[in-house]
Amino acid sequence: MTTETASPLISLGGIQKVFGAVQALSGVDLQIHAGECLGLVGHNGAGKSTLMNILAGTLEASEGSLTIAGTGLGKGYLVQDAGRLGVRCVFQELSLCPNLTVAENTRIIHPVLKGFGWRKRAGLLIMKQLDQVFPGHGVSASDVIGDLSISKRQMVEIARAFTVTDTDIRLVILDEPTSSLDSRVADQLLNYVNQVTGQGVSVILISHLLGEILQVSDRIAVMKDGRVVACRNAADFDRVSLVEAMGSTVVAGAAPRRGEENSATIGEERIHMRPSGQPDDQSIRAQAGEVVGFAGLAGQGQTEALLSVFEGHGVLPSGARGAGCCFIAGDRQVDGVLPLWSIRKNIGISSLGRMRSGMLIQSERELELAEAWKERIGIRAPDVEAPILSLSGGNQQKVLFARALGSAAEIVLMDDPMRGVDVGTKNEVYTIIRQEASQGRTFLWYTTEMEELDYCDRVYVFRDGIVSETLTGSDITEENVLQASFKQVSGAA
Ligand SMILES: Nc1ncnc2c1ncn2[C@@H]1O[C@H](COP(=O)(O)OP(=O)(O)OP(=O)(O)O)[C@@H](O)[C@H]1O
Repeated sequence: MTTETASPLISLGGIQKVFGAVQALSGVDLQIHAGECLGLVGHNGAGKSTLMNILAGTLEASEGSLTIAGTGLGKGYLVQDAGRLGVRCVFQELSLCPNLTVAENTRIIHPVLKGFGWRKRAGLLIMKQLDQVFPGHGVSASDVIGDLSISKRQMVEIARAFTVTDTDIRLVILDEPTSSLDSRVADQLLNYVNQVTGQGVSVILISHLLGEILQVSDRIAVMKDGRVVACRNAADFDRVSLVEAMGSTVVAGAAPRRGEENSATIGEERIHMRPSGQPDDQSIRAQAGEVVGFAGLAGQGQTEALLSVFEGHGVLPSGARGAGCCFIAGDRQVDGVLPLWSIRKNIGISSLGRMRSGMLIQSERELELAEAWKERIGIRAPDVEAPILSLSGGNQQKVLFARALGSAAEIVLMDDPMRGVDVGTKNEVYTIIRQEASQGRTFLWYTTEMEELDYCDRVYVFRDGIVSETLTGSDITEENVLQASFKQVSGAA
């Protein structure tokens, strides 16, 4: 529903935000109407999360005005005020307490759930919401968050944002909510967004998956370098005009797909592994020069298979000849970023062997490596000595790519690594992956994005911890992957 003429629910005017020498926002004007889904897109570091943090009361604007439901909010607007006004935010870096249960995490944002039986009531509240948003979610109220997969954590955090006790919700901000969800679960969320906006709740959806932005938004705002550079009805955009408005110079689909590169580069076998419990003769194989995809619904054993290769299982002697394996984590908060270190040190950590001189690390070599990758992969930062946490989420993810690709590892393991990476950079990374493969590297790539399978020479679809189907060449289609995702392998436990 678009309500251009009605007075807006939320109005942001001339918002500026400065972090030290970085001007993250340079005068943003934006309005959100009741009951609309506003898509918010822009390159990594454009300022989307910073703007949303200001709206959610977790950051204070350096300049500018904010009005919510007719209330003008000045300095001292805090997250508690946002909560009182019905504004909820699901942040990109998930914020649930890992040592508490699903029910206990729900109680944190609902202080009214107190007294005898609060845990049970919090559990019922979140379970009802999970059932509504993600039918068949497989989460229980007593699950400890730290024991859940990243996609289940993301589901809990999203569902929690829509739970209501004493205060109605006016706006839910979803900052890259589908980045760890497989396409089936992502669709469930998009359907739910349609449903709640129909009931008058507004949603701001930030995503680098332009298909879902176009599918669900009423209006789309495009940010570039700290400003909103376009804001129009979604129907006035298509994929190409959105990419152009974002200022991306990379043509989508420019990276060579499988079969387009020289197949003569395929070399010796490096990985040969049978998942434990595999009832038939399928096994995971990867040769030098190959990009091998792992697909299927989220949490079906793909990450575990990558970790087992990382620990050396299935790696043949030829694979271990060089510097072995490196791993690009999708869950960068838990497994990737070294939070107290600079960008330079975060990139250099996997290449220390090559940069050593005697007992010491040559810091100028580390600097050279970091500078070269900052340039090659477009990390937006004033310089490589900046702390990694000063980077936007997508730029942190680029650092993890730089760390792995800048190392000498012959086998690169990627655990749904494109989380939060913008569309221009993704195409650059796809090109780099194919280039590196043609020079003999082996990639094992778990992805929840169907189109990324186009860059794979062979795809193993996972179901219940084993390979349900091996797809090659023209058989790698969305339909075949989906069918195999639900296939029961005969003889499987
Ligand atoms: N705490 C901070 N300290 C210093 N700079 C910061 C901080 N937080 C954000 N920035 C900078 O502000 C700019 C905007 O970052 P922001 O996270 O808002 O971008 P984004 O559009 O959400 O990007 P992404 O798509 O990668 O999530 C970036 O240049 C980032 O490095």
